[in-house]
Amino acid sequence: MKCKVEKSKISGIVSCPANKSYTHRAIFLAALAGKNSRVDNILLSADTIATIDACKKFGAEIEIENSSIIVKNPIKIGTNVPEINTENSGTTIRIAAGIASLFSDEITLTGDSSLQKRPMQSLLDALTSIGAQCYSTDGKPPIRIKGKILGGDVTIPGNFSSQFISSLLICAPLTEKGINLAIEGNLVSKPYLDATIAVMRTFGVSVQTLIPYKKYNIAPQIYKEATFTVPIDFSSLALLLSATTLNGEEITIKGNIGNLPQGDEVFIDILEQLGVSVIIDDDEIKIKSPEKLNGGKFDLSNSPDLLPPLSILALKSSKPIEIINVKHARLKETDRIAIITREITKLGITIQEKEDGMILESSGKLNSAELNAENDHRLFMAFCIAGMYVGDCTVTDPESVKVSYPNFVEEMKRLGAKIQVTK
Ligand SMILES: O=C(O)C1=C[C@@H](OP(=O)(O)O)[C@@H](O)[C@H](O)C1
Ligand SMILES: C=C(OP(=O)(O)O)C(=O)O
Repeated sequence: MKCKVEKSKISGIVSCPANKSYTHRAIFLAALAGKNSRVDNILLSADTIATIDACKKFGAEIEIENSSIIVKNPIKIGTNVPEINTENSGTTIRIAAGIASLFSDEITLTGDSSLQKRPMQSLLDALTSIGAQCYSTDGKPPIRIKGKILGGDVTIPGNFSSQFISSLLICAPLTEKGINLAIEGNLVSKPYLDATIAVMRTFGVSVQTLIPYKKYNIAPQIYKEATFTVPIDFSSLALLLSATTLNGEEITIKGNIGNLPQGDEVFIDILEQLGVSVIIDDDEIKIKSPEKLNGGKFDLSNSPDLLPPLSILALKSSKPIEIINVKHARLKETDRIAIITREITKLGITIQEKEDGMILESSGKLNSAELNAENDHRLFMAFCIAGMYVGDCTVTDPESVKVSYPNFVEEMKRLGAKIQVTK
C-alpha cells in the first residue's frame, strides 16, 4: 500500500500515544511477577502484542481489558515453549532471548524479514558465557537458545544496542547466582537502561549501580506483584511536534510528560535550539514555530529514534542540521541513516551521509517526490509529515504504523492532513 500526500495544514487537539518501550518492559515484568499484576494505559500495537504473545508462549495467562493487561497466571519457567515469532519488534526478541535462557529446553525465537537482519550475536555470546547454548547462522534471528543460565560475571559491548543490556538485567534476578554485568565501550541509548531499571524497581527488584552505564550487580531475587502505569511516548510525541513545527496552525498535544526516564524528551531542547518555542502546561503541549528554523549540531547517541523526526526539519531550516553519534540508527527496522539520505534527498535537501550521522541542508527549492519508507514505521510517519510540507508526494507502507502508532494516519487526517491511502 501507499498514500498520496498533499500540502496540508493541521489544527486541533491530539492525544499523544502511550509509550512502547515502557509497555514492553511492564508486560514482561508483570508476567514474570505473577498473579494480579497489571499494567495500565498500555500501547496496544503490533510490537506490544508480540510481547504479550511471547509471554503467553512462555506459559503466562494474560487478559487485555480496554487499555490494561492483567496477569492471571505468570510465566512458567520450565513449561514447553513453542516457537516465538516476535514479528517486527527488536525490543521483544532481545528481552525474550534473556527469558528463554532461563528455560532448560531449547526455545526458538524468530521475526519478520526486517528483524532477521538485526544483530543478536553479542547478546548470544553473553548468554553463552553464563551457561546457555545459543545457535544462529549469522548472529541474527532465527535463533535457538537452550539454558539454563546460572548467572555470574558477564561482559557485553555497549555499542550495538542497549536492548542487549536490558535483556540481561531483566533475566538476572532469576538466575541462581545473579549477574555481575560489565559494559564494554560507550553504551548507546543509555536512557533505555534507566527505563528498564525503573520498571524492575516497580516490580520489587533492586539493581545495584556500581558505575552508571558501565557496571551493575543484580542479586538473585523474585519479581513481586505490582501495578505499573505507562507514560506517554516521547518518540511518538517527537513526530507530533515535528508535524506541528512544519505544518501546524493551532495544535494542542494532550499528554502528561511524567517523570520516568525517556531519552527522547531531549527533542524539546532540540526544537528550542532550532528556534521553536515550546509551552508545556500540566497535561498539554503547544508550540510556536518561526518562519524558518535555525540549524545546529545534535548528538542523538541517547535518542536514536529522533533521527526521522529531526531530519525532516531540514525542510524548513535556513542553516544546516548536523546529526552525530547515531551509528546505531543503522541497526533498526531499516538502516535509517541510509534510507533517510536516499529519500529526503529527493525532496531537494542536500545530505552528506556519515558513518554515524548526516548533515542536511536545504537547497531552498523543494521538490515533490515518491518516497519509499521500506516498511519502517518511523520513516513512514516522518516522510508523510514531510510530504504534508512539500505537497504532491507519495509515501509507501502506511500499514507500518501498526508497530508503534496504529491510528497515526486517521489522526493526521482528522487534524486536516490531506492523505489518501491507496493499494
Ligand atoms: O529498549 C527499548 O525500548 C529501545 C531501545 C532503543 O534501541 P537501541 O538500544 O537498540 O538503540 C530504541 O531505538 C528502540 O526503539 C527501543
Ligand atoms: C527501533 C525500534 O524498535 P525495536 O528496536 O523494538 O524494533 C523503534 O521503535 O524505532
